[in-house]
Amino acid sequence: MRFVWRCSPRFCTCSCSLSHSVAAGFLKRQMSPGGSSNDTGVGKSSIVCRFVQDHFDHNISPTIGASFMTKTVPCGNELHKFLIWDTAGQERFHSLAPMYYRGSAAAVIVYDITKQDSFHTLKKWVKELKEHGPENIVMAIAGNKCDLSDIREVPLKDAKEYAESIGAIVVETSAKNAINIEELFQGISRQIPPLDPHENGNSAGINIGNPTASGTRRCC
Ligand SMILES: Nc1nc2c(ncn2[C@@H]2O[C@H](COP(=O)(O)OP(=O)(O)OP(=O)(O)O)[C@@H](O)[C@H]2O)c(=O)[nH]1
Repeated sequence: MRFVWRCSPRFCTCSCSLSHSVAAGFLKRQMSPGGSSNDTGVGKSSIVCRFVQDHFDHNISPTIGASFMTKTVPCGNELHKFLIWDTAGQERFHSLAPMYYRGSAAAVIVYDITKQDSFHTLKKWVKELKEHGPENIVMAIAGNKCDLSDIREVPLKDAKEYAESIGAIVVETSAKNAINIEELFQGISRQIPPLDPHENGNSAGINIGNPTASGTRRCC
């Protein structure tokens, strides 16, 4: 299960329309989570929902196919726009995942700290990303539901060791209690190199004075 994001000319147009002002830099990113059978219910949509809307829904529905949301956040002197694909965890949607991670700048691979199986599945996703994903994709591992640490099955130490072995960011999150969600995205943001302005067709930035959050489709 994962989120990915990428630079996309399609989004240059949207982003340019946000601003006529001049500021420092401006990154455009698109991101998507993916999944397989042990991905379902780990909290991918809830993480996106918490990040974009600062909202948590106990009765959130399983994702069908994928949903897309955006959020723009200040980062130093820049505004970073996250374009987020939240893909379904159900096995029947697995084959759609490459559509979302190809050309993406980063992926967030989510497991549930209370389910050892979901940690095994995470490793399969990492393997797939390494074999078929973009060469320099930034990978972040999110051990979600850390509010349930009393019934944890995956020790943080295991996640840290694994993340270190593959050069990924790792953080334990709770979409429910808003723990480490911002930190997760900030960590990813720091690891993605700035876009070449010629690459995205937009040399102007966005005024940092008015960051916005928007969802193109509600996740909850
Ligand atoms: N306790 C706790 N429950 C959570 C957390 N995040 C999500 N949940 C719950 O876990 C269930 C599944 O959450 P989703 O966000 O739909 O999981 P998902 O990985 O997107 O699932 P799919 O769309 O099927 O792939 C829901 O009942 C959420 O309320 C969390 O941080 N803590």
